[in-house]
Parts: sequence; structure tokens; C-alpha cells
Amino acid sequence: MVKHSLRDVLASARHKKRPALIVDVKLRSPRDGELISGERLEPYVRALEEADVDALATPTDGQHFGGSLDAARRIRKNATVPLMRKEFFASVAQMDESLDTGFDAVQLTLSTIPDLGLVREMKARAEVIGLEVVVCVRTARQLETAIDLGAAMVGIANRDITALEMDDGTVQTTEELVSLVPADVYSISESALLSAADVDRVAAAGADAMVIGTAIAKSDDPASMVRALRGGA
Ligand SMILES: O=C(O)c1ccccc1NCC(=O)[C@H](O)[C@H](O)COP(=O)(O)O
Repeated sequence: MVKHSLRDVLASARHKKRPALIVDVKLRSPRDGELISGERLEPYVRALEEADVDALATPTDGQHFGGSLDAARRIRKNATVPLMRKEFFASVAQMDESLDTGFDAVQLTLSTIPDLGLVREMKARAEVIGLEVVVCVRTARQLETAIDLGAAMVGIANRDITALEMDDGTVQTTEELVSLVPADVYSISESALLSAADVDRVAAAGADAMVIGTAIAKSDDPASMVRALRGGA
């Protein structure tokens, strides 16, 4: 299998001084209900690819986000760009499961994995088997922890995942934290980006990438939105 590197995508975006666009293929959201129906999944992913999306992510949690490993395999089959798994990870074995499913990267979210020993073990296992790791943070303190863990890529969560995204997050969180990210670590602004103005704000703040799910899934023309957001930043 060809390995697609999310880190390479972020390095290239930094070089071009334009944040990479990672689309979160999120089948449902706790806030908005169904976003992508089962029959729309393949055409949706193909449209994103044709619009030159930089990378994809998908939550495999079924209970709140409507995801599954089966849906992830269908996404993998229809996409050549790097694919990152989001999940309420609870075991090291899920790293191997992620690789076997076809993921290139996993996101370890400090708010949902309070046991730092477990985060360390997951990160170590992921790296041994060739998965890339994004450590996702919500506060300056968590960012320090991510740096101590040796994270090469950090996600900055604009919304609180422990509130299942029911909070009114804004890109202000990214604006506050991104300048604290060391120069040799890549930063990704995640969630609550709704408009070109939000994209401009995270670009101006200096983020290397952004994750957008809901706004693109709800758009009448997701491919045009991807092109506009990539070109507009
Ligand atoms: O962040 C996580 O660790 C996570 C774990 C399990 C399910 C979902 C998770 N995150 C959700 C998201 O990251 C957002 O859906 C994504 O950033 C897109 O946000 P939005 O553009 O606001 O739909």
C-alpha cells in the first residue's frame, strides 16, 4: 500500500504559506444530525478528491458521529490523499486496527484520553507501525503536554469534544494557542470553521492546516467550496 504522509502535506502547505485543507468526512454530528447519507459517501469523497483536497479525516465513532471502520474503508477506497482517524481511543490495539483499516494517521486527543501513560503507549505503537500521530489539544497546558510528548503535529480544537461539540467554539482558540506552538511542530486548527473569514483568521494566525467537516458537508456544492477555501486563504 502506498503511504500518504500528512506531515508532508503540512510541510508543503507551510512552504507555500497556505494552510492545508483537511476535510473531516463526518457522517453525522451530535449538533446537526445526519450530514452525509450512506449512499452519498462515495460520490462525496470522490468530489473532494477531484477538488484537490489536501487530506481527509473521519471519526469512526458510531454512537455520536455515525462513523465506522466500514465507512472508513469505503473512504480509503475512494481517496488517495492521507486519511486520519478520529476516535475516542481507549486501547493501544486500536493503533494496529487503524493501520489495518487503511488509515495513515491517528489523532490522540488529550481531553478524551486522560491517562498520559496510555497516550504515550499509543503514540509509541503508532509510530512503530508507521502511523503518523496528531496530538490534539484545547488549552495551553495541554499544548505543553503535547510538546513534552514529542508531538510533531498538534491539532488545536476550537470546540470542546467532551461536550460533543455542543459548545459554541470559535477560531479564537486557534488564535490564542498557535503562537505557542514551537516552530518545528506543525499546527492544525480544528472544528468550528464555518466561512472564508474563519479560514482567513486561522491563516493569519499562522496555522499550517485546518480541519473542516460540517460546513463542507452541508454545502450545496462541496467541491466548489473546497476549491474556494483552498484558493482563498
Ligand atoms: O477530536 C476527536 O478526538 C474526536 C473523536 C471522536 C469523534 C470526533 C472527534 N472530533 C470531531 C472533530 O474533530 C470535528 O468533527 C472536526 O474537527 C470537524 O469539525 P466541524 O467543521 O465543526 O464539523
